Amino acid sequence: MKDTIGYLGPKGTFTKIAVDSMFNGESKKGFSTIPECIDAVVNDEVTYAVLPLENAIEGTVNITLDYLIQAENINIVSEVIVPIRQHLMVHPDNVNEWSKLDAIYSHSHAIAQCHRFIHKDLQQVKSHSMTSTGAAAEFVSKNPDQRIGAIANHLAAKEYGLSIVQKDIHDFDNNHTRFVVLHKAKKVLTSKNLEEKGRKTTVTVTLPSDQPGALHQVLSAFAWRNLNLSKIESRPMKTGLGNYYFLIDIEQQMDDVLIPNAITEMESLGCKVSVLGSYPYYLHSGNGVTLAV
Ligand SMILES: O=C(O)C(=O)Cc1ccccc1
Repeated sequence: MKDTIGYLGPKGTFTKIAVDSMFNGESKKGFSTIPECIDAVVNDEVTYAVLPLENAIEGTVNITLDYLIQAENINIVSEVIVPIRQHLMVHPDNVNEWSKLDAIYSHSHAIAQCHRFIHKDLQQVKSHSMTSTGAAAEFVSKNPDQRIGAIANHLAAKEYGLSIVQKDIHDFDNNHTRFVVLHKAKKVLTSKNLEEKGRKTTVTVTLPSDQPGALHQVLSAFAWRNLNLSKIESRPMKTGLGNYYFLIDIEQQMDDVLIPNAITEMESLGCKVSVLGSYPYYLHSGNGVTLAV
């Protein structure tokens, strides 16, 4: 049976750009929220789900991480990093009104990536959070009678017939987002389209409670094996203040010795460790302008 790819939709989202760079002929299905998309993989409605995990300016997309941790038997099987360019767009009827907008709509991460621009050029304009930048663009296209704009990418402008009135409004140039490909089976999904940049293994570690130096010992399990870490982040376990787990990215694929032994060492310290995936990562080659759809 043909694979189906679920993604944070509708069409015109950055996630759709990630999907199109990774997959070719498969059927693609947009979901309005990240939890719905993760549920779709859990319930076998789709084979893979592609979701944003981390942005270079705004940090982790918490909802993806939190649902991924809670969903059982869902693995990261691949990752694509996409350059992010944010534009301000309005309905063509409102092009001359763009500096007098009443409100702007976008995904909360996109709004956060454009804070300086909004503060400087759109002071007093209300920002409204939507489920995605694509959903915001669609909403603006359906409400030409309102003086509103969307922050989204150039494909969303094309998809929903909007006019870009301010280009590249993100605050920092080096704006990238990591999109993960999720799947039920533990496997490695390689891309036919993109050049592999390396391999990563992502683990979560829960420390034993009230043990001084536990995090130090966890880090030394990696350090003395010369395992390079590219991310370590603490997230609340949602069981009470002060209870955290750590998400750790190791810059190499799962092997037979080093990572398994580091895990055994952490477990012997009383930590709970689970492997979210060991997978290749890719860099989307385009600069956000030329993309196959
Ligand atoms: O809303 C979108 O287009 C998404 O795919 C989520 C997102 C939002 C902002 C930056 C990167 C991804």
